[in-house]
Amino acid sequence: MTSLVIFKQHLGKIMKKRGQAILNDPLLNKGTAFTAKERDALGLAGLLPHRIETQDQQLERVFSNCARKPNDLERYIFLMSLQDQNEALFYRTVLSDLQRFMPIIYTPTVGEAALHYGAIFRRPRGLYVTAQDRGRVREVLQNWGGDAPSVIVATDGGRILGLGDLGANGMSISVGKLALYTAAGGIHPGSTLPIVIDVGTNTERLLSSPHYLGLRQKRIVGEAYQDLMDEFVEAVGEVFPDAMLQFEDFATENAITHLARYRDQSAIFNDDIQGTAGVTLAGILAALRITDGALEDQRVLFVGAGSANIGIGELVASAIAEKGMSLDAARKQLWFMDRKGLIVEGRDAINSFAAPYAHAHSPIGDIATAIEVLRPTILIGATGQPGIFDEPVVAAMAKVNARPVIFALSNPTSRSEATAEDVYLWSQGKAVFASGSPFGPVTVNDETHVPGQSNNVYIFPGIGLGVTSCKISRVTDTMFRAAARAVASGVSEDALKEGRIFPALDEIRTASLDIAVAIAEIAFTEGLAGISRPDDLRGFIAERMYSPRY
Ligand SMILES: NC(=O)C1=CN([C@@H]2O[C@H](COP(=O)(O)OP(=O)(O)OC[C@H]3O[C@@H](n4cnc5c(N)ncnc54)[C@H](OP(=O)(O)O)[C@@H]3O)[C@@H](O)[C@H]2O)C=CC1
Ligand SMILES: CC(=O)C(=O)O
Ligand SMILES: [Mg+2]
Repeated sequence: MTSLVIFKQHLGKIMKKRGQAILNDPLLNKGTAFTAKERDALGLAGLLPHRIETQDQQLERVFSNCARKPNDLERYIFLMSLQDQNEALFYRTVLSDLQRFMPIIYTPTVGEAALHYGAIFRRPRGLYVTAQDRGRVREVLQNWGGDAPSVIVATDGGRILGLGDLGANGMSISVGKLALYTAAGGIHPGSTLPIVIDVGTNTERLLSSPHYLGLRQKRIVGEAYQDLMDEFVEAVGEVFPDAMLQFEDFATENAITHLARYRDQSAIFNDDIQGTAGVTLAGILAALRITDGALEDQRVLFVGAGSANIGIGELVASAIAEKGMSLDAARKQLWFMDRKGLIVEGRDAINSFAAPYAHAHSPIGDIATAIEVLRPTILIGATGQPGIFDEPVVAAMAKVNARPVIFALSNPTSRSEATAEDVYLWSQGKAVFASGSPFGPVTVNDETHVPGQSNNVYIFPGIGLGVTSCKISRVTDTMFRAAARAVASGVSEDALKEGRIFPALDEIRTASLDIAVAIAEIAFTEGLAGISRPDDLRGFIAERMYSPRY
Protein backbone atom coordinates (compact mmCIF):
# COMPACT_ATOMS: atom_id res chain seq x y z
CA MET A 1 0.00 0.00 0.00
CA THR A 2 1.43 3.41 -0.90
CA SER A 3 1.99 6.22 1.53
CA LEU A 4 -0.57 8.25 -0.40
CA VAL A 5 -3.27 5.65 0.16
CA ILE A 6 -2.32 5.38 3.82
CA PHE A 7 -2.47 9.16 4.12
CA LYS A 8 -6.00 9.14 2.69
CA GLN A 9 -6.93 6.38 5.15
CA HIS A 10 -5.71 8.55 8.01
CA LEU A 11 -7.77 11.45 6.78
CA GLY A 12 -10.73 9.07 6.82
CA LYS A 13 -9.85 7.99 10.35
CA ILE A 14 -9.55 11.49 11.71
CA MET A 15 -13.04 12.20 10.39
CA LYS A 16 -14.32 9.24 12.44
CA LYS A 17 -12.35 9.72 15.66
CA ARG A 18 -13.13 12.49 18.13
CA GLY A 19 -11.76 14.10 21.26
CA GLN A 20 -9.37 12.08 23.44
CA ALA A 21 -9.22 9.31 20.85
CA ILE A 22 -7.50 11.73 18.46
CA LEU A 23 -5.06 13.07 21.07
CA ASN A 24 -4.16 9.50 22.04
CA ASP A 25 -3.43 8.45 18.47
CA PRO A 26 0.16 9.48 17.64
CA LEU A 27 -0.60 9.29 13.92
CA LEU A 28 -3.37 11.87 14.25
CA ASN A 29 -2.31 13.96 17.21
CA LYS A 30 -1.04 17.50 16.55
CA GLY A 31 -1.28 18.61 20.20
CA THR A 32 -1.28 22.34 20.67
CA ALA A 33 -1.18 22.82 16.87
CA PHE A 34 -4.83 21.89 16.32
CA THR A 35 -6.49 25.03 14.96
CA ALA A 36 -9.60 26.58 16.48
CA LYS A 37 -11.67 25.18 13.62
CA GLU A 38 -10.24 21.68 14.11
CA ARG A 39 -10.78 21.87 17.86
CA ASP A 40 -14.48 22.66 17.30
CA ALA A 41 -14.97 20.07 14.56
CA LEU A 42 -13.13 17.25 16.34
CA GLY A 43 -14.51 17.61 19.86
CA LEU A 44 -11.20 18.89 21.22
CA ALA A 45 -12.54 22.02 22.96
CA GLY A 46 -11.30 22.02 26.53
CA LEU A 47 -8.88 19.13 25.98
CA LEU A 48 -5.95 21.39 25.07
CA PRO A 49 -4.44 24.55 26.57
CA HIS A 50 -5.84 27.74 25.03
CA ARG A 51 -2.82 28.78 22.97
CA ILE A 52 -2.57 27.51 19.41
CA GLU A 53 0.99 26.87 18.29
CA THR A 54 2.63 26.30 14.94
CA GLN A 55 4.66 23.14 14.38
CA ASP A 56 7.77 25.34 14.36
CA GLN A 57 6.95 26.57 17.86
CA GLN A 58 6.42 22.99 19.01
CA LEU A 59 9.75 22.11 17.42
CA GLU A 60 11.53 24.79 19.48
CA ARG A 61 10.13 23.22 22.65
CA VAL A 62 11.35 19.78 21.56
CA PHE A 63 14.83 21.18 20.83
CA SER A 64 15.16 22.84 24.23
CA ASN A 65 13.80 19.81 26.11
CA CYS A 66 16.13 17.53 24.19
CA ALA A 67 19.13 19.76 24.84
CA ARG A 68 18.43 19.71 28.58
CA LYS A 69 18.78 15.90 28.76
CA PRO A 70 22.08 14.84 30.32
CA ASN A 71 23.08 12.25 27.70
CA ASP A 72 22.09 10.63 24.40
CA LEU A 73 20.31 7.66 25.98
CA GLU A 74 18.03 10.11 27.81
CA ARG A 75 17.53 11.98 24.51
CA TYR A 76 16.63 8.65 22.89
CA ILE A 77 14.03 7.97 25.62
CA PHE A 78 12.65 11.48 25.18
CA LEU A 79 12.42 11.16 21.38
CA MET A 80 10.80 7.72 21.54
CA SER A 81 8.21 9.13 23.90
CA LEU A 82 7.60 11.97 21.41
CA GLN A 83 7.15 9.35 18.68
CA ASP A 84 4.54 7.66 20.88
CA GLN A 85 2.66 10.94 21.26
CA ASN A 86 2.96 12.77 17.96
CA GLU A 87 4.63 11.04 15.00
CA ALA A 88 4.57 14.09 12.74
CA LEU A 89 6.40 16.23 15.30
CA PHE A 90 8.88 13.39 15.93
CA TYR A 91 9.72 13.13 12.22
CA ARG A 92 9.82 16.90 11.81
CA THR A 93 12.38 16.94 14.63
CA VAL A 94 14.49 14.15 13.15
CA LEU A 95 14.41 15.66 9.66
CA SER A 96 15.20 19.16 10.93
CA ASP A 97 18.78 17.97 11.57
CA LEU A 98 19.59 14.37 10.65
CA GLN A 99 23.24 14.90 11.50
CA ARG A 100 22.22 15.63 15.08
CA PHE A 101 19.26 13.28 15.55
CA MET A 102 20.13 10.19 13.51
CA PRO A 103 22.94 9.18 15.90
CA ILE A 104 20.34 9.25 18.68
CA ILE A 105 17.51 7.28 17.10
CA TYR A 106 19.97 5.00 15.25
CA THR A 107 23.60 3.97 15.67
CA PRO A 108 25.33 4.50 18.04
CA THR A 109 22.65 5.32 20.67
CA VAL A 110 20.13 2.72 19.51
CA GLY A 111 22.79 0.15 20.44
CA GLU A 112 22.83 1.43 24.00
CA ALA A 113 19.03 1.45 24.00
CA ALA A 114 19.01 -2.18 22.82
CA LEU A 115 21.39 -3.18 25.61
CA HIS A 116 19.03 -1.62 28.16
CA TYR A 117 15.67 -2.25 26.44
CA GLY A 118 14.00 -3.75 29.55
CA ALA A 119 15.25 -1.07 31.91
CA ILE A 120 14.15 1.88 29.75
CA PHE A 121 10.90 0.26 28.54
CA ARG A 122 7.97 2.69 28.53
CA ARG A 123 5.33 1.24 26.25
CA PRO A 124 5.13 -1.54 23.68
CA ARG A 125 5.60 -0.80 20.00
CA GLY A 126 5.17 -3.31 17.16
CA LEU A 127 4.58 -7.02 17.49
CA TYR A 128 6.27 -9.58 19.71
CA VAL A 129 6.07 -13.08 18.25
CA THR A 130 7.51 -15.69 20.60
CA ALA A 131 8.52 -19.34 20.34
CA GLN A 132 5.41 -20.07 22.40
CA ASP A 133 3.25 -18.74 19.55
CA ARG A 134 4.09 -21.73 17.36
CA GLY A 135 0.78 -22.76 15.73
CA ARG A 136 -0.88 -19.36 16.22
CA VAL A 137 1.42 -16.85 14.59
CA ARG A 138 -1.35 -15.77 12.19
CA GLU A 139 -3.56 -14.91 15.15
CA VAL A 140 -0.77 -12.86 16.72
CA LEU A 141 -0.24 -10.93 13.46
CA GLN A 142 -3.97 -10.36 13.14
CA ASN A 143 -3.93 -8.74 16.59
CA TRP A 144 -1.94 -5.88 15.05
CA GLY A 145 -5.24 -4.28 14.24
CA GLY A 146 -3.73 -1.10 12.75
CA ASP A 147 -3.54 -0.28 9.07
CA ALA A 148 -2.00 -3.05 6.98
CA PRO A 149 1.76 -2.36 6.95
CA SER A 150 3.65 -1.83 3.72
CA VAL A 151 7.07 -2.35 5.33
CA ILE A 152 7.93 -4.81 8.11
CA VAL A 153 11.32 -5.10 9.79
CA ALA A 154 11.77 -8.35 11.74
CA THR A 155 14.69 -9.51 13.87
CA ASP A 156 15.24 -12.44 16.19
CA GLY A 157 17.84 -10.39 18.05
CA GLY A 158 20.55 -12.96 17.24
CA ARG A 159 23.28 -10.38 16.44
CA ILE A 160 22.28 -6.82 17.23
CA LEU A 161 24.79 -4.46 15.60
CA GLY A 162 28.17 -5.66 16.87
CA LEU A 163 26.73 -6.25 20.34
CA GLY A 164 25.90 -9.94 20.02
CA ASP A 165 22.76 -11.84 20.98
CA LEU A 166 20.33 -9.42 22.64
CA GLY A 167 17.19 -11.55 22.32
CA ALA A 168 13.93 -9.63 22.57
CA ASN A 169 15.85 -6.37 23.13
CA GLY A 170 16.32 -6.48 19.36
CA MET A 171 12.95 -4.74 19.07
CA SER A 172 14.87 -1.43 19.37
CA ILE A 173 16.58 -2.18 16.06
CA SER A 174 13.33 -2.98 14.22
CA VAL A 175 11.85 0.27 15.57
CA GLY A 176 14.99 2.27 14.68
CA LYS A 177 15.22 0.93 11.13
CA LEU A 178 11.56 1.75 10.50
CA ALA A 179 11.99 5.29 11.85
CA LEU A 180 14.59 5.66 9.10
CA TYR A 181 12.27 4.16 6.48
CA THR A 182 10.02 7.10 7.27
CA ALA A 183 12.63 9.82 7.79
CA ALA A 184 14.96 8.85 4.93
CA GLY A 185 12.60 6.98 2.61
CA GLY A 186 9.31 8.80 3.09
CA ILE A 187 7.37 5.66 4.04
CA HIS A 188 4.28 6.72 5.99
CA PRO A 189 4.79 5.92 9.70
CA GLY A 190 1.30 4.38 9.82
CA SER A 191 2.33 1.72 7.36
CA THR A 192 5.40 0.43 9.19
CA LEU A 193 5.48 -2.55 11.52
CA PRO A 194 8.45 -3.53 13.72
CA ILE A 195 8.55 -7.16 14.84
CA VAL A 196 10.76 -9.15 17.16
CA ILE A 197 10.70 -12.93 16.81
CA ASP A 198 11.54 -13.86 20.39
CA VAL A 199 13.12 -17.30 20.38
CA GLY A 200 15.01 -16.77 23.66
CA THR A 201 18.57 -15.59 24.20
CA ASN A 202 21.87 -17.23 25.05
CA THR A 203 23.12 -14.08 26.76
CA GLU A 204 23.38 -14.88 30.48
CA ARG A 205 23.40 -11.20 31.49
CA LEU A 206 19.91 -10.84 30.01
CA LEU A 207 18.57 -14.15 31.32
CA SER A 208 19.52 -13.15 34.85
CA SER A 209 18.47 -9.49 34.55
CA PRO A 210 15.32 -8.58 36.53
CA HIS A 211 14.39 -6.15 33.72
CA TYR A 212 14.65 -8.56 30.78
CA LEU A 213 11.25 -8.63 29.03
CA GLY A 214 11.75 -11.48 26.58
CA LEU A 215 11.27 -15.20 26.79
CA ARG A 216 13.52 -16.26 29.67
CA GLN A 217 15.08 -19.30 28.07
CA LYS A 218 17.96 -20.32 25.82
CA ARG A 219 17.34 -19.86 22.07
CA ILE A 220 15.35 -22.55 20.36
CA VAL A 221 17.41 -24.06 17.55
CA GLY A 222 17.22 -26.60 14.74
CA GLU A 223 13.85 -27.82 13.52
CA ALA A 224 11.85 -25.97 16.20
CA TYR A 225 13.44 -22.67 15.16
CA GLN A 226 13.09 -23.31 11.43
CA ASP A 227 9.44 -24.35 11.81
CA LEU A 228 8.66 -21.13 13.68
CA MET A 229 10.38 -19.09 10.96
CA ASP A 230 8.48 -20.94 8.23
CA GLU A 231 5.21 -20.29 10.03
CA PHE A 232 6.13 -16.65 10.53
CA VAL A 233 6.98 -16.00 6.88
CA GLU A 234 3.87 -17.82 5.71
CA ALA A 235 1.69 -15.91 8.16
CA VAL A 236 3.15 -12.56 7.06
CA GLY A 237 2.32 -13.50 3.45
CA GLU A 238 -1.27 -14.27 4.39
CA VAL A 239 -2.05 -11.52 6.89
CA PHE A 240 -0.02 -8.74 5.25
CA PRO A 241 0.20 -9.83 1.59
CA ASP A 242 1.26 -6.37 0.35
CA ALA A 243 4.08 -5.87 2.84
CA MET A 244 7.79 -5.93 2.07
CA LEU A 245 9.66 -7.93 4.74
CA GLN A 246 13.16 -6.93 5.82
CA PHE A 247 15.19 -9.36 7.91
CA GLU A 248 17.53 -7.57 10.30
CA ASP A 249 20.31 -8.63 12.64
CA PHE A 250 19.95 -12.38 12.57
CA ALA A 251 23.12 -14.31 13.42
CA THR A 252 25.04 -15.00 10.22
CA GLU A 253 24.09 -18.62 9.61
CA ASN A 254 20.38 -17.91 10.12
CA ALA A 255 20.59 -14.72 8.06
CA ILE A 256 22.05 -16.58 5.10
CA THR A 257 19.71 -19.58 5.46
CA HIS A 258 16.56 -17.44 5.68
CA LEU A 259 17.51 -15.30 2.71
CA ALA A 260 18.08 -18.35 0.51
CA ARG A 261 14.89 -20.02 1.75
CA TYR A 262 12.45 -17.11 1.49
CA ARG A 263 13.78 -14.57 -1.01
CA ASP A 264 11.79 -16.01 -3.94
CA GLN A 265 8.50 -16.12 -2.05
CA SER A 266 7.72 -12.40 -1.97
CA ALA A 267 9.39 -9.01 -1.49
CA ILE A 268 11.84 -10.20 1.15
CA PHE A 269 15.44 -9.16 1.66
CA ASN A 270 18.14 -9.19 4.31
CA ASP A 271 19.44 -5.77 5.19
CA ASP A 272 22.74 -6.93 6.72
CA ILE A 273 23.62 -9.01 3.69
CA GLN A 274 22.13 -7.04 0.80
CA GLY A 275 21.63 -3.53 2.19
CA THR A 276 25.18 -3.46 3.57
CA ALA A 277 26.46 -4.81 0.26
CA GLY A 278 24.64 -2.04 -1.59
CA VAL A 279 26.00 0.76 0.55
CA THR A 280 29.55 -0.59 0.53
CA LEU A 281 29.56 -1.04 -3.23
CA ALA A 282 28.31 2.56 -3.45
CA GLY A 283 31.20 3.67 -1.22
CA ILE A 284 33.71 1.76 -3.34
CA LEU A 285 32.37 3.26 -6.58
CA ALA A 286 32.58 6.77 -5.13
CA ALA A 287 36.04 6.10 -3.65
CA LEU A 288 37.28 5.04 -7.09
CA ARG A 289 36.44 8.54 -8.29
CA ILE A 290 39.04 9.76 -5.78
CA THR A 291 41.65 7.07 -6.36
CA ASP A 292 41.03 7.12 -10.11
CA GLY A 293 40.74 3.34 -10.16
CA ALA A 294 38.57 0.89 -12.08
CA LEU A 295 36.38 -1.58 -10.22
CA GLU A 296 37.72 -4.55 -12.13
CA ASP A 297 41.29 -3.73 -11.02
CA GLN A 298 40.54 -3.72 -7.29
CA ARG A 299 41.78 -6.28 -4.79
CA VAL A 300 39.72 -6.33 -1.61
CA LEU A 301 40.69 -7.77 1.76
CA PHE A 302 37.65 -8.44 3.94
CA VAL A 303 38.32 -8.87 7.65
CA GLY A 304 35.36 -10.80 9.03
CA ALA A 305 33.48 -13.46 7.10
CA GLY A 306 29.99 -13.00 8.54
CA SER A 307 26.72 -11.94 6.93
CA ALA A 308 27.88 -8.35 6.31
CA ASN A 309 31.19 -9.03 4.56
CA ILE A 310 29.97 -12.12 2.70
CA GLY A 311 27.06 -10.07 1.35
CA ILE A 312 29.44 -7.32 0.25
CA GLY A 313 31.80 -9.85 -1.34
CA GLU A 314 29.03 -11.40 -3.38
CA LEU A 315 27.72 -8.06 -4.65
CA VAL A 316 31.17 -6.67 -5.40
CA ALA A 317 32.10 -9.88 -7.23
CA SER A 318 28.93 -9.68 -9.31
CA ALA A 319 29.63 -6.01 -10.10
CA ILE A 320 33.19 -6.85 -11.19
CA ALA A 321 31.87 -9.76 -13.26
CA GLU A 322 29.52 -7.33 -15.03
CA LYS A 323 32.65 -5.64 -16.38
CA GLY A 324 33.30 -8.71 -18.50
CA MET A 325 34.83 -11.54 -16.52
CA SER A 326 33.52 -14.71 -14.93
CA LEU A 327 32.16 -14.65 -11.39
CA ASP A 328 34.92 -17.09 -10.40
CA ALA A 329 37.61 -14.80 -11.75
CA ALA A 330 36.00 -11.82 -10.03
CA ARG A 331 35.91 -13.67 -6.69
CA LYS A 332 39.65 -14.38 -7.01
CA GLN A 333 40.26 -10.66 -6.44
CA LEU A 334 38.53 -10.84 -3.06
CA TRP A 335 40.14 -12.30 0.08
CA PHE A 336 38.59 -13.00 3.46
CA MET A 337 39.99 -13.31 6.98
CA ASP A 338 38.29 -14.56 10.12
CA ARG A 339 39.59 -15.24 13.60
CA LYS A 340 41.70 -18.09 12.30
CA GLY A 341 43.45 -15.88 9.75
CA LEU A 342 43.28 -15.81 5.98
CA ILE A 343 40.66 -18.12 4.49
CA VAL A 344 42.61 -20.28 2.05
CA GLU A 345 41.96 -23.48 0.18
CA GLY A 346 42.33 -26.53 2.40
CA ARG A 347 42.12 -24.62 5.69
CA ASP A 348 39.84 -26.17 8.32
CA ALA A 349 36.61 -24.60 9.62
CA ILE A 350 35.61 -22.69 6.48
CA ASN A 351 31.90 -21.86 6.39
CA SER A 352 30.12 -22.97 3.21
CA PHE A 353 29.31 -19.35 2.34
CA ALA A 354 33.00 -18.37 2.55
CA ALA A 355 34.18 -21.39 0.54
CA PRO A 356 34.09 -19.61 -2.88
CA TYR A 357 36.73 -17.21 -1.49
CA ALA A 358 39.11 -19.90 -0.19
CA HIS A 359 41.79 -19.36 -2.83
CA ALA A 360 45.00 -21.32 -3.14
CA HIS A 361 47.56 -19.62 -0.87
CA SER A 362 49.73 -20.32 2.11
CA PRO A 363 48.17 -19.45 5.49
CA ILE A 364 48.53 -15.92 6.90
CA GLY A 365 47.58 -15.23 10.50
CA ASP A 366 47.53 -11.45 10.89
CA ILE A 367 46.00 -8.57 8.98
CA ALA A 368 49.14 -6.45 8.47
CA THR A 369 51.03 -9.39 6.95
CA ALA A 370 48.06 -10.25 4.73
CA ILE A 371 48.12 -6.66 3.43
CA GLU A 372 51.85 -6.78 2.70
CA VAL A 373 51.49 -10.08 0.84
CA LEU A 374 48.15 -9.61 -0.99
CA ARG A 375 48.49 -5.84 -1.55
CA PRO A 376 44.76 -5.07 -1.40
CA THR A 377 43.59 -1.69 -2.67
CA ILE A 378 40.56 -1.81 -0.34
CA LEU A 379 40.31 -3.05 3.27
CA ILE A 380 36.87 -3.73 4.76
CA GLY A 381 36.22 -4.68 8.39
CA ALA A 382 32.95 -6.16 9.66
CA THR A 383 34.02 -8.03 12.77
CA GLY A 384 32.47 -6.22 15.72
CA GLN A 385 36.03 -6.06 17.12
CA PRO A 386 37.06 -2.51 18.07
CA GLY A 387 40.56 -1.37 17.19
CA ILE A 388 41.66 -4.36 15.10
CA PHE A 389 42.65 -1.93 12.35
CA ASP A 390 45.61 -0.75 14.40
CA GLU A 391 48.61 1.34 13.35
CA PRO A 392 50.54 -1.50 11.62
CA VAL A 393 47.40 -2.39 9.61
CA VAL A 394 46.69 1.17 8.49
CA ALA A 395 50.39 1.83 7.83
CA ALA A 396 50.58 -1.33 5.69
CA MET A 397 47.60 -0.14 3.61
CA ALA A 398 49.26 3.27 3.19
CA LYS A 399 52.55 1.62 2.18
CA VAL A 400 51.03 -0.39 -0.69
CA ASN A 401 48.57 2.27 -1.92
CA ALA A 402 48.83 5.95 -2.77
CA ARG A 403 45.22 6.34 -1.53
CA PRO A 404 44.19 3.28 0.53
CA VAL A 405 40.45 2.74 0.85
CA ILE A 406 39.55 1.62 4.39
CA PHE A 407 36.06 0.85 5.68
CA ALA A 408 35.42 0.06 9.35
CA LEU A 409 31.82 -1.07 9.18
CA SER A 410 31.10 -2.38 12.65
CA ASN A 411 28.47 -0.71 14.82
CA PRO A 412 27.98 0.96 17.18
CA THR A 413 30.95 3.34 17.47
CA SER A 414 32.35 1.32 20.37
CA ARG A 415 32.75 -1.67 18.00
CA SER A 416 34.36 0.14 15.07
CA GLU A 417 37.53 -1.53 13.75
CA ALA A 418 39.19 1.91 13.90
CA THR A 419 38.40 5.52 14.62
CA ALA A 420 38.47 8.09 11.84
CA GLU A 421 41.13 10.05 13.68
CA ASP A 422 43.49 7.08 13.93
CA VAL A 423 43.05 6.06 10.28
CA TYR A 424 43.72 9.57 8.95
CA LEU A 425 46.67 10.08 11.31
CA TRP A 426 48.30 6.70 10.72
CA SER A 427 47.91 7.04 6.93
CA GLN A 428 49.17 10.69 6.99
CA GLY A 429 45.81 11.76 5.58
CA LYS A 430 46.07 9.44 2.57
CA ALA A 431 43.20 7.08 3.46
CA VAL A 432 39.73 7.28 1.96
CA PHE A 433 37.81 6.25 5.06
CA ALA A 434 34.21 5.37 5.91
CA SER A 435 32.65 3.82 8.98
CA GLY A 436 29.34 2.23 9.94
CA SER A 437 28.69 4.72 12.74
CA PRO A 438 29.38 8.44 12.38
CA PHE A 439 32.70 10.13 13.13
CA GLY A 440 33.34 13.86 12.88
CA PRO A 441 35.85 15.55 10.53
CA VAL A 442 39.56 15.16 11.27
CA THR A 443 42.34 17.62 10.40
CA VAL A 444 45.76 16.21 9.55
CA ASN A 445 48.60 18.49 8.37
CA ASP A 446 46.13 21.39 7.94
CA GLU A 447 43.88 19.32 5.67
CA THR A 448 40.38 18.42 6.87
CA HIS A 449 38.98 15.00 6.01
CA VAL A 450 35.28 14.18 6.34
CA PRO A 451 34.61 10.45 6.86
CA GLY A 452 31.59 8.97 5.14
CA GLN A 453 29.05 6.82 6.95
CA SER A 454 28.98 3.48 5.15
CA ASN A 455 25.73 2.30 6.64
CA ASN A 456 22.85 0.48 5.00
CA VAL A 457 20.63 3.44 5.95
CA TYR A 458 21.67 4.82 2.56
CA ILE A 459 20.04 1.81 0.85
CA PHE A 460 17.05 0.21 2.60
CA PRO A 461 14.77 3.29 2.76
CA GLY A 462 15.07 3.73 -1.01
CA ILE A 463 14.45 0.03 -1.60
CA GLY A 464 11.30 0.28 0.53
CA LEU A 465 10.15 3.39 -1.28
CA GLY A 466 10.55 1.76 -4.70
CA VAL A 467 9.00 -1.54 -3.67
CA THR A 468 5.93 -0.02 -1.99
CA SER A 469 5.31 2.68 -4.61
CA CYS A 470 5.44 0.28 -7.57
CA LYS A 471 4.25 -2.88 -5.82
CA ILE A 472 7.46 -4.69 -6.63
CA SER A 473 7.12 -8.41 -5.95
CA ARG A 474 10.80 -9.44 -5.53
CA VAL A 475 13.93 -7.68 -4.32
CA THR A 476 16.85 -8.81 -6.49
CA ASP A 477 20.62 -8.41 -6.40
CA THR A 478 20.44 -6.45 -9.66
CA MET A 479 18.39 -3.92 -7.72
CA PHE A 480 21.08 -3.60 -5.03
CA ARG A 481 23.75 -2.99 -7.69
CA ALA A 482 21.50 -0.33 -9.21
CA ALA A 483 20.92 1.17 -5.74
CA ALA A 484 24.70 1.32 -5.21
CA ARG A 485 25.23 3.14 -8.51
CA ALA A 486 22.42 5.56 -7.69
CA VAL A 487 23.94 6.46 -4.32
CA ALA A 488 27.49 6.73 -5.72
CA SER A 489 26.41 9.03 -8.52
CA GLY A 490 24.70 11.30 -5.97
CA VAL A 491 28.07 12.13 -4.35
CA SER A 492 29.17 15.60 -5.45
CA GLU A 493 32.68 16.56 -6.58
CA ASP A 494 32.86 18.92 -3.59
CA ALA A 495 32.14 16.03 -1.23
CA LEU A 496 34.86 13.95 -2.86
CA LYS A 497 37.34 16.80 -2.45
CA GLU A 498 36.99 16.53 1.33
CA GLY A 499 37.12 12.73 1.20
CA ARG A 500 33.39 12.17 1.76
CA ILE A 501 32.19 9.26 -0.37
CA PHE A 502 28.50 9.28 0.57
CA PRO A 503 25.84 11.91 0.08
CA ALA A 504 25.36 14.29 3.02
CA LEU A 505 22.60 13.20 5.40
CA ASP A 506 20.45 16.16 4.42
CA GLU A 507 20.50 14.73 0.87
CA ILE A 508 19.44 11.25 1.95
CA ARG A 509 15.81 11.60 0.85
CA THR A 510 17.03 12.46 -2.65
CA ALA A 511 19.33 9.42 -2.55
CA SER A 512 16.35 7.25 -1.53
CA LEU A 513 14.26 8.64 -4.36
CA ASP A 514 17.11 7.97 -6.81
CA ILE A 515 17.27 4.37 -5.59
CA ALA A 516 13.50 3.93 -5.76
CA VAL A 517 13.43 5.12 -9.37
CA ALA A 518 16.43 2.96 -10.32
CA ILE A 519 14.99 -0.25 -8.85
CA ALA A 520 11.52 0.49 -10.21
CA GLU A 521 12.99 0.74 -13.72
CA ILE A 522 14.47 -2.73 -13.24
CA ALA A 523 11.17 -4.05 -11.90
CA PHE A 524 9.28 -2.69 -14.94
CA THR A 525 11.82 -4.22 -17.32
CA GLU A 526 11.80 -7.58 -15.55
CA GLY A 527 8.03 -7.80 -15.06
CA LEU A 528 8.29 -7.52 -11.27
CA ALA A 529 6.19 -4.36 -10.83
CA GLY A 530 2.53 -4.61 -9.85
CA ILE A 531 1.49 -1.40 -11.64
CA SER A 532 1.94 -0.03 -15.15
CA ARG A 533 4.90 2.28 -15.55
CA PRO A 534 3.79 5.86 -14.87
CA ASP A 535 4.97 8.36 -17.50
CA ASP A 536 6.60 10.46 -14.84
CA LEU A 537 8.03 7.69 -12.66
CA ARG A 538 10.12 9.99 -10.46
CA GLY A 539 7.17 12.35 -9.88
CA PHE A 540 4.87 9.39 -9.17
CA ILE A 541 7.21 8.05 -6.47
CA ALA A 542 8.09 11.49 -5.07
CA GLU A 543 4.47 12.37 -4.44
CA ARG A 544 4.11 9.23 -2.31
CA MET A 545 6.82 10.35 0.12
CA TYR A 546 5.54 11.22 3.57
CA SER A 547 6.04 14.74 4.80
CA PRO A 548 5.75 15.36 8.56
CA ARG A 549 4.51 18.94 8.19
CA TYR A 550 0.93 19.40 9.39
N1 LIG B 1 27.79 -0.53 8.40
C1 LIG B 1 26.73 -1.27 8.15
O1 LIG B 1 25.81 -0.88 7.41
C2 LIG B 1 26.64 -2.63 8.74
C3 LIG B 1 27.54 -3.06 9.66
N2 LIG B 1 27.45 -4.32 10.18
C4 LIG B 1 28.40 -4.69 11.22
O2 LIG B 1 29.14 -5.82 10.81
C5 LIG B 1 29.57 -6.50 11.97
C6 LIG B 1 29.57 -7.98 11.68
O3 LIG B 1 28.28 -8.45 11.38
P1 LIG B 1 28.10 -9.96 10.88
O4 LIG B 1 28.90 -10.16 9.65
O5 LIG B 1 26.69 -10.29 10.80
O6 LIG B 1 28.73 -10.69 12.16
P2 LIG B 1 29.35 -12.07 12.52
O7 LIG B 1 29.56 -12.03 13.98
O8 LIG B 1 28.59 -13.19 11.92
O9 LIG B 1 30.77 -12.06 11.78
C7 LIG B 1 31.90 -11.53 12.34
C8 LIG B 1 33.09 -12.06 11.58
O10 LIG B 1 34.24 -11.40 12.08
C9 LIG B 1 35.23 -12.37 12.35
N3 LIG B 1 36.14 -11.90 13.39
C10 LIG B 1 35.88 -11.67 14.69
N4 LIG B 1 36.99 -11.25 15.32
C11 LIG B 1 37.97 -11.22 14.39
C12 LIG B 1 39.34 -10.89 14.43
N5 LIG B 1 39.93 -10.48 15.55
N6 LIG B 1 40.04 -10.99 13.28
C13 LIG B 1 39.48 -11.39 12.13
N7 LIG B 1 38.17 -11.71 12.04
C14 LIG B 1 37.44 -11.64 13.17
C15 LIG B 1 34.47 -13.61 12.76
O11 LIG B 1 35.31 -14.72 12.62
P3 LIG B 1 34.93 -16.21 13.09
O12 LIG B 1 33.97 -16.70 12.01
O13 LIG B 1 36.21 -16.92 13.07
O14 LIG B 1 34.28 -16.08 14.42
C16 LIG B 1 33.33 -13.55 11.77
O15 LIG B 1 33.72 -14.12 10.54
C17 LIG B 1 28.69 -6.02 13.12
O16 LIG B 1 29.48 -5.30 14.01
C18 LIG B 1 27.69 -5.11 12.47
O17 LIG B 1 27.38 -3.97 13.25
C19 LIG B 1 26.48 -5.19 9.79
C20 LIG B 1 25.55 -4.81 8.87
C21 LIG B 1 25.53 -3.47 8.33
C1 LIG C 1 23.78 -1.14 10.40
C2 LIG C 1 23.40 -2.51 10.63
O1 LIG C 1 22.47 -3.02 10.03
C3 LIG C 1 24.15 -3.30 11.57
O2 LIG C 1 25.16 -2.84 12.10
O3 LIG C 1 23.75 -4.45 11.81
MG1 LIG D 1 21.82 -4.78 10.92
